[in-house]
Amino acid sequence: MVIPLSLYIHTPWCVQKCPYCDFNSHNIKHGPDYTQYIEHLLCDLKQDLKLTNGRSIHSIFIGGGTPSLFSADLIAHLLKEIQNIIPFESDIEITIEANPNSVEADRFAGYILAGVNRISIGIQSFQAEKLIQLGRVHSPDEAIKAANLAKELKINSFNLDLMHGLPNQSCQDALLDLKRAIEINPPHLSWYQLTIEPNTLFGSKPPILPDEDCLWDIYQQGHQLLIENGYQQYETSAYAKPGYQCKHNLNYWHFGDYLGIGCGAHGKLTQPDGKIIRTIKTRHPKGYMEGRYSEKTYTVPIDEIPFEFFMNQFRLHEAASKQQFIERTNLTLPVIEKPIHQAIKNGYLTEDQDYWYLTEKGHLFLNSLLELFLEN
Ligand SMILES: C[S@@+](CC[C@H](N)C(=O)[O-])C[C@H]1O[C@@H](n2cnc3c(N)ncnc32)[C@H](O)[C@@H]1O
Ligand SMILES: C[S@@+](CC[C@H](N)C(=O)[O-])C[C@H]1O[C@@H](n2cnc3c(N)ncnc32)[C@H](O)[C@@H]1O
Ligand code: SF4
Repeated sequence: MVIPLSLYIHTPWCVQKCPYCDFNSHNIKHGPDYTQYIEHLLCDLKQDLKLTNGRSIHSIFIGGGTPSLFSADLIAHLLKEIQNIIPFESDIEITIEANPNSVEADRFAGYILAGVNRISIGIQSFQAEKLIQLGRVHSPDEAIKAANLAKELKINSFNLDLMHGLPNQSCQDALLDLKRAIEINPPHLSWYQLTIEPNTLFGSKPPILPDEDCLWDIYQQGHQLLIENGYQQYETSAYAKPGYQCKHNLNYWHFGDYLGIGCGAHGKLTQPDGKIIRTIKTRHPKGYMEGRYSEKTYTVPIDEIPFEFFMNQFRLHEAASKQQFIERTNLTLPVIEKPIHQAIKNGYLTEDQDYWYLTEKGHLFLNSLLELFLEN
């Protein structure tokens, strides 16, 4: 069985850093040279090619930062050159993340001509006051226009990113945001609960967030609303209409392989001898643009592989295939007999001949369950 190979491309710039965000992104005021960056991405890819062993690309995710700061011509050039370096599978999914500012939304049609077939728009909220608190540089009107534009362009799929549990947000406000998103009817909706990350402005000056009861009500009622409107939850924060799950994310969570190019991107590449190589690229654009792409490359120790497999797999709301464990880890089932037995005894898992099933208790005590694979 050939392990699917995805490609993640990181673009490290944004118009303005949002106070909650700890993604690797830098303010554009330092005047990035986008054209030069694309050439570095291509060199970076060529250097990783030896790790791919002749496989084609299953999905591409151009993430950020704000990839929609790049013109459609540059994205077209990037995708064309990538295809000259490595072949694409015929039904490849190509996603670009976009901010809803009008200038960037104007580029959507050009991205589609360039080969992009999935656009992921960072809406966050439809309420002006919330967008200001979140330091966003777009208005609710721009958010609605960008989402409707993606819909009119009739691409394979588009996604809206929405956040909930925002500072001073009531349950009613959060549900109103979700209803507005559902009205647009995107095939895919990512609905994230705001987390306060240590290395951010919110981390150093935490805003007042809704209490636990309110967060629980938002989640319960929002989840119900999504289900009633035909969305299926396939990961904690990922909802999709049937057939519209994101192939790129699924490949990560199924412990597939991926190349990671660009600042701070990471990759996972299984080699013919069964070794799993991880790559980490230089985080800062300065070092990266001087041609120092690689920060670290290492082989995942064999005794950490089961933990890594299950950490990804158990994010998904589906049974875990035993056959896939064997194929993706190059290990045998007896290697994990002890932790699996313990997990079943603790009520975290059930199993049949072909699959393991996470129980409700397993969901609640996911960290304890995963720790069992580290003790092995
Ligand atoms: C790389 S960012 C999105 C790209 C794009 N620059 C944007 O902001 O529209 C991916 C998504 O992660 C979510 N996100 C970022 N920081 C978060 C946080 N601290 N808590 C919850 N969700 C977060 C946001 O919904 C964001 O759209
Ligand atoms: C969480 S998803 C964004 C979801 C988005 N809302 C959507 O459905 O389009 C972003 C994808 O990019 C990948 N990714 C983000 N940062 C990365 C990095 N530094 N290196 C490699 N992959 C990364 C994630 O693992 C994931 O598959
Ligand atoms: S949320 Fe998006 S726009 Fe805001 S800093 Fe993070 S990557 Fe940039």
